[in-house]
Amino acid sequence: MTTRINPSILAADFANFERELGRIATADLVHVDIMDNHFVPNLTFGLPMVERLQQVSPIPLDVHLMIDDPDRWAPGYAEAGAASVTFHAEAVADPVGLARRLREIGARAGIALKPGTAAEPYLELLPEFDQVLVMTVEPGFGGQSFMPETMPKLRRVADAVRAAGLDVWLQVDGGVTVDTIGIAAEAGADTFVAGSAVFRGVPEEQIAALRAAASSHGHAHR
Ligand SMILES: O=C(CO)[C@@H](O)[C@H](O)COP(=O)(O)O
Ligand SMILES: [Fe+2]
Repeated sequence: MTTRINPSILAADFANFERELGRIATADLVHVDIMDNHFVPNLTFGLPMVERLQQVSPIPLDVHLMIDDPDRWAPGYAEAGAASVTFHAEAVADPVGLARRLREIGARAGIALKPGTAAEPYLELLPEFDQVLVMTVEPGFGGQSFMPETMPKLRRVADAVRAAGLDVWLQVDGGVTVDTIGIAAEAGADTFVAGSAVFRGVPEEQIAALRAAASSHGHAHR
């Protein structure tokens, strides 16, 4: 199984993003949380910041849009060169249409599900996506506790991906630490977002520890 560790720069030093990106060069992608203070009650940054991060980052960008009206904004992030652009299922009327636009531009298309959002309506759409993000906290803030009650949903998505023979990455985001990452790996996740857990310590060491903890619990079938 491939394990991807995507540190979230939400937990980095906002005054030193270029330096912080250098500290996570051993990670797979850098997770960039875009919040608009409408879809979630918090505000981060937008497209101009991502365009600049794209220019200086040693690793590809994994953009997580926690915004209303992703139809309007998501393609711009793909055009900026983000490797993946993930929008929330709860915020979009035509997820397939938006995913196709993102793929046409050349980005991986992702769909995110809040903890209370069922996966079932989206399972038949899986071929349209490159990744599914199962939120393991309520979106909006870093530093929250992992919600194990989201694992049955992750397992159902993993089963559907496997049954359809698809190469769809399964991502978890929120409260991922060396103590919780194994639970998500065992339930079928292969891509792990971690903010506080990476930046609270020495990022390179934390990334290695998370990778090792995930790999030792990984799903046997994947
Ligand atoms: O999308 C979000 C929060 O809404 C995340 O990407 C957080 O940035 C994860 O932070 P930690 O829970 O790992 O501290
Ligand atoms: Fe995120």
